[in-house]
Amino acid sequence: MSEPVSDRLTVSGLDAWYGTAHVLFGLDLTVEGGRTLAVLGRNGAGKTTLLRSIARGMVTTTGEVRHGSHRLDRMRPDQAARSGVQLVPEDRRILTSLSVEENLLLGHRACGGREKRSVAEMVEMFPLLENLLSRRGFALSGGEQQLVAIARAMMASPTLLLLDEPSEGLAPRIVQEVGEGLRAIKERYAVTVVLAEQNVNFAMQNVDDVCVIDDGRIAFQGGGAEFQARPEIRDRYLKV
Ligand SMILES: Nc1ncnc2c1ncn2[C@@H]1O[C@H](COP(=O)(O)OP(=O)(O)OP(=O)(O)O)[C@@H](O)[C@H]1O
Repeated sequence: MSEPVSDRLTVSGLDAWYGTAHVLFGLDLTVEGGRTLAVLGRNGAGKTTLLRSIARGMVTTTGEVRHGSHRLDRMRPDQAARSGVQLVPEDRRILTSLSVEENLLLGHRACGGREKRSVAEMVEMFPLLENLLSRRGFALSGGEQQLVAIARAMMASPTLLLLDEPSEGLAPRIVQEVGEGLRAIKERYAVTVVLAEQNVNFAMQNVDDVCVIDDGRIAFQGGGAEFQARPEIRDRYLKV
């Protein structure tokens, strides 16, 4: 059974810098609560930086980032995490000396006051985890690491889940498992998802809305069907 719909994410006039390098320019973006948005764009377009700007990590920003009643742009990364924001970074950050189960339980540290999710719930969503629970992080494949990283983020009962290139470098079977897990998450939990992707086909199977970033600016924002109906957007901003 689904939980009630979660809060809207609104980004207004967002600029971002790494030191003196200005990489995002005046981004305005809305994701309605409970929807899934794909952020598409070429290498270096600014997808990761947008996710970091929302989760408050590693980048300096101006402008507003609101999630429900929370002003994320005024928070430190740990505060944003406790408020319900979870970022699964491209490098996944699995702790190699801990078992999969121990990695998953680390997710509880960011629960804030929300209900803790169980390892058993994660296994229901990602069945491949069942036989991996006692395995150490160093013995996981890239795909297995991705499943553990998403499940660990879900252990914190996030209301906003940010995924950075979840299908990158994965075998087709694992890409399928990631997609199925995402759909199970959306059916079961009230969570808004923002997914940065280069794999347009994977994105289109798993999202409601699309935003295309080009050189740090939003080039397109709309529904998945509208994006699919306008191949010129793909040709102009996504082809290499
Ligand atoms: N730590 C950093 N310090 C300085 N510049 C950075 C840093 N991280 C990213 N950049 C620059 O910021 C711009 C946006 O990078 P970002 O990683 O957000 O793009 P991306 O769309 O996620 O690309 P990719 O698909 O290659 O990950 C690029 O020009 C990149 O070189």
